Amino acid sequence: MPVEEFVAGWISGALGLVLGHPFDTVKVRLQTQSTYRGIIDCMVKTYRHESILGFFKGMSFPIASIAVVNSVLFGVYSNALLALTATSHHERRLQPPSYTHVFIAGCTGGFLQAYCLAPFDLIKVRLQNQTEPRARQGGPPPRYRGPVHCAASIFQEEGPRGLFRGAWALTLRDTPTLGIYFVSYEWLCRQATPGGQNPSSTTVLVAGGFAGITSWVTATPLDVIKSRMQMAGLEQREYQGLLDCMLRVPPPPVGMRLHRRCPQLPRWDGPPPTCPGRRPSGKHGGEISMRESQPSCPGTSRPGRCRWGWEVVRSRPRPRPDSFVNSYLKPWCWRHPGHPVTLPSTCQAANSPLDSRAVPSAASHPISFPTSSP
Ligand SMILES: CN(C)C(=N)NCCC[C@H](N)C(=O)O
Repeated sequence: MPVEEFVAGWISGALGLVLGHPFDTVKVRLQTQSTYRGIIDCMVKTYRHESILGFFKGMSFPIASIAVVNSVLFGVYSNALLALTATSHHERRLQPPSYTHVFIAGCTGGFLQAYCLAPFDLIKVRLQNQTEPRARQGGPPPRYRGPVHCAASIFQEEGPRGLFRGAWALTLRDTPTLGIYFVSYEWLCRQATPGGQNPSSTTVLVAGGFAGITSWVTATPLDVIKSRMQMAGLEQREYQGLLDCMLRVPPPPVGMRLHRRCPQLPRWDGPPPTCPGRRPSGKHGGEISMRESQPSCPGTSRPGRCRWGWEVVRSRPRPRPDSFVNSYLKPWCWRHPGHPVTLPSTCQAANSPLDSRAVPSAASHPISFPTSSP
């Protein structure tokens, strides 16, 4: 590939990224956090708490890597097509390849680019999920200080394989869907272009756009799984694999919404749990996920897999941020939200993506709860 094509691909890819990244951030947050009621709510909250910069978190690594990732994709696609059809790029105008060959070449390109993309995508997703404002005086610093610190922390805490967390889901997402992308693109170009001619710029633009839509519609279910698996290492929530992640019931939404939906849930109006050093509530109140060693959930056949959560629900008028005043805690069972909850006397905190540093490290700081519900 000539240098000019590489640079042109880099610049156009980077431009596309800058325009699309804010939407990507909203998408990633909605896929992995249960704090938001929808797209608009996520946009408003992100803007209010983090300003416009919140939408651009995690963008630098994708910009730096887009040229390499795209040249792997398009380079492998082109070479695979050459191997399958024995026709060069120029000859293909007169002898168009079959859609089967286009699909196989696209899948091959998608498969290999997914492996190059995996570590960059993981870092992007982790940074996009940091909801702390960048410059907040007195507030706790975010978990990761930037992409390099994020990569180094993952490497240290989760090992080199940690950098490829979610890579299988990403590969399964991109292999068939990039095949679909190239087939849709070819089909649209051929419909709009007389035989033997090159497609016009408008055709390329429109066909690229529609091929992108088609491929993303099919890619989205696995994209959700991929993002959740990528966040799992941070949340200390382990999935047993892709299927486990697909079948796991997502945590219910926090705050008033859940209570409105499940008013039969027992409410905790007692004093907040105590944790050495810090109040276990973040700036917005919200959810504190707790794990017990022996959770007891009536009607659960596999009690070990049942997770308990504690929800801080704010009553009106809104209390000061970081305050438990006028709030109450409500226990809920992630898997069985309708079941009565037996209050544990001691729980261990599991960091939640919403408020990952609200509770200091689980192992070192057990949290004590009062034992009876009022
Ligand atoms: C249709 N599909 C699945 C793709 N186009 N895949 C490649 C996308 C890579 C991009 N940086 C992203 O993950 O958003």
